[in-house]
Amino acid sequence: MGILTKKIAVLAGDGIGPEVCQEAIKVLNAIGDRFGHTFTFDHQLMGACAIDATGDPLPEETLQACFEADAVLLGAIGDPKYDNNPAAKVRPEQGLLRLRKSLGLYANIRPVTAYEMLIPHSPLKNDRIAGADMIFFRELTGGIYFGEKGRTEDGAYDNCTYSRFEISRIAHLAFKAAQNRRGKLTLVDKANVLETSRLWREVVQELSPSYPDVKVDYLFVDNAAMQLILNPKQFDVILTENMFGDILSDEASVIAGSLGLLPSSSVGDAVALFEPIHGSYPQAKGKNIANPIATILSAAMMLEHFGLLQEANLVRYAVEEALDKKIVTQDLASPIMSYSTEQVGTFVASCVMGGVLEGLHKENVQLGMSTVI
Ligand SMILES: NC(=O)C1=CN([C@@H]2O[C@H](COP(=O)(O)OP(=O)(O)OC[C@H]3O[C@@H](n4cnc5c(N)ncnc54)[C@H](O)[C@@H]3O)[C@@H](O)[C@H]2O)C=CC1
Ligand SMILES: CC(C)CC(=O)C(=O)O
Ligand SMILES: [Mg+2]
Repeated sequence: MGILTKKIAVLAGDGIGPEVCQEAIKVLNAIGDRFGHTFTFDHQLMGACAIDATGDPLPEETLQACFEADAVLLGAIGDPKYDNNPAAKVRPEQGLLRLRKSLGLYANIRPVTAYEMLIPHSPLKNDRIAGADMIFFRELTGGIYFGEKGRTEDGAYDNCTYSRFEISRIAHLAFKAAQNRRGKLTLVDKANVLETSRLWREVVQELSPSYPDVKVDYLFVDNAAMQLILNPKQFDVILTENMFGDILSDEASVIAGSLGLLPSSSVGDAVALFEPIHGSYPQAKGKNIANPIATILSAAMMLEHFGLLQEANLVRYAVEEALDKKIVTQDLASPIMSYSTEQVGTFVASCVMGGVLEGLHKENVQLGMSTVI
């Protein structure tokens, strides 16, 4: 891959979003300096900050900037003034959902790894999580988050619908990912109760013979929530619908060590988007304490998406170095032994600049498993 010029739309959003995005941009600039690539950043409003400025959580200008970009980097959106006001008609999250739908981002890919150096600090039994390494394929533009919703005289409803097409297009991606990994796909659903889940099972069963090298198993979501903690090593690729994937991947972050560690990519019809799996963590806003690693690793997924594999692995290697040397925020260390958001980002960027002391081609970077599909 030669020298690239890429335009990145940055939707930093609310809460800690701007702080973690700033550190990911620092790291992308370090990659640019080291390898000669040019990354330009087009900052746009989305979420509560966009409502404050324009009345709309996803202004037209923001959406247009995303369509014109080579990739989108998203921080997080959300603000307690909406979380605590169920009557609010305009909400930050509507912007995020509309963005996902408008960009056709139907597959949200969330890798989860138990990092060796963090295992001793885990609240989970160390031998249960050592070696755990899975990847979620979460459907992102259908299901209950997008169904018709409303109030009745004395109640409320949220409809959940899925089409065969919506299920099969992400199922194909998940099967292909399983072929490039350990050859196992687990469909998580609630097919004992939900008609949509029975359709998911039917479609996956129909596709399965086309992927004879992939072993498929099926788990009900309640059991899956328990199995994730009991025996996470059984999972390779987890395919699931929108809401189940949202919930289970936050749960799985405990295996990694913190919600502040898990990155994601969202892919589909148009431009791809990269964001940490966490939200706007409003309690930490402006305190310089949030973990920027999830966003930095999302930037690594973006580099991989651009075909810059060596660059992506260098970022992951630099993150490993930070974890190894305990240059970590307070979610991973006691407050007196911890570093700030900015210090962690600066350390990772400096490791990138130094080619992590020129060990550029280190094999088997633990965080470096390919997520390209
Ligand atoms: N993609 C997005 O933009 C998302 C937005 N949200 C929104 O975020 C707001 C807050 O929601 P919560 O349920 O509190 O979820 P959250 O993910 O913001 O935070 C939950 C907890 O996870 C930990 N955490 C999250 N990010 C962290 C980081 N970078 N470093 C260290 N610890 C971290 C903190 O202990 C925090 O209290 C809400 O308005 C919600 O709607 C929630 C999830 C995703
Ligand atoms: C705020 C939600 C719409 C999104 C969410 O929780 C997520 O994508 O993880
Ligand atoms: Mg979530």
